[in-house]
Amino acid sequence: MTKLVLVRHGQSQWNLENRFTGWVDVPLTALGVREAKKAGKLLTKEGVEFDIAFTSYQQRAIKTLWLSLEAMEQMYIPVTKDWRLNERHYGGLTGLNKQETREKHGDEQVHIWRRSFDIPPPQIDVDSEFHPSHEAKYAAIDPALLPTGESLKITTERVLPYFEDQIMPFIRASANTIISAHGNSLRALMKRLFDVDDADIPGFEFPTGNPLLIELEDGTTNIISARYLDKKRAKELPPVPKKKS
Ligand SMILES: O=C(O)[C@H](O)COP(=O)(O)O
Repeated sequence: MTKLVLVRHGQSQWNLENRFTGWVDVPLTALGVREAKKAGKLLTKEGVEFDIAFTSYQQRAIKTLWLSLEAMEQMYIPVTKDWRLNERHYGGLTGLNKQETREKHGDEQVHIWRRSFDIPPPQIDVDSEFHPSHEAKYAAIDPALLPTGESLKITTERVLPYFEDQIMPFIRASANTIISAHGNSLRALMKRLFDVDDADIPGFEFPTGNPLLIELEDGTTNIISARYLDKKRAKELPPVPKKKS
């Protein structure tokens, strides 16, 4: 049996301030730090020994991974960071307060921007301080690939090829794997692993800093079991799909 853990970063400063965050590199709050450490303690209780870790280019996910691995005394494992595990890019909404945006554009429009599968937010202006081309860490990436406002569908189209090419070879080789990422990049992975329809996937929420432990049949992505380790803060999971073969 192979173990795959998906963990959303602990609470970030802009989760706390209720602002559209996306690619902005905000830090964890004190609560977020506690959630990340607790994630590590919960994983220790389960006795999971990881072989490899993956995370995004964003400090809230990186630090959540570090703090969890530290709590597990497993900081020695290889960690790969890749921008394709970043949060969905929130385009022109980046930095805005979610409640104020509802008051300005209406609940329905904001719900469409946040929870439709394929409707992207307005694109971010190149002059915005939040445009990814202004960040040194993205300088080596082909500018044509850098997102400027993504729907969940577009996010899925960058996360899943990365998952198949770079992560699946390890899972196929039965490596216990932890992926520390973001609400929407993890939704993309949940969609693939649980085989969730386009219309249903936006309805699933990842709680912050709460590891989702998925047990897989060796060499496959057939799910044997899946559960959040912090039961009190667990959210609903999609049904486990039938085994493929
Ligand atoms: O980027 C953000 O603002 C959050 O991490 C996820 O936002 P959402 O809950 O609106 O998808």
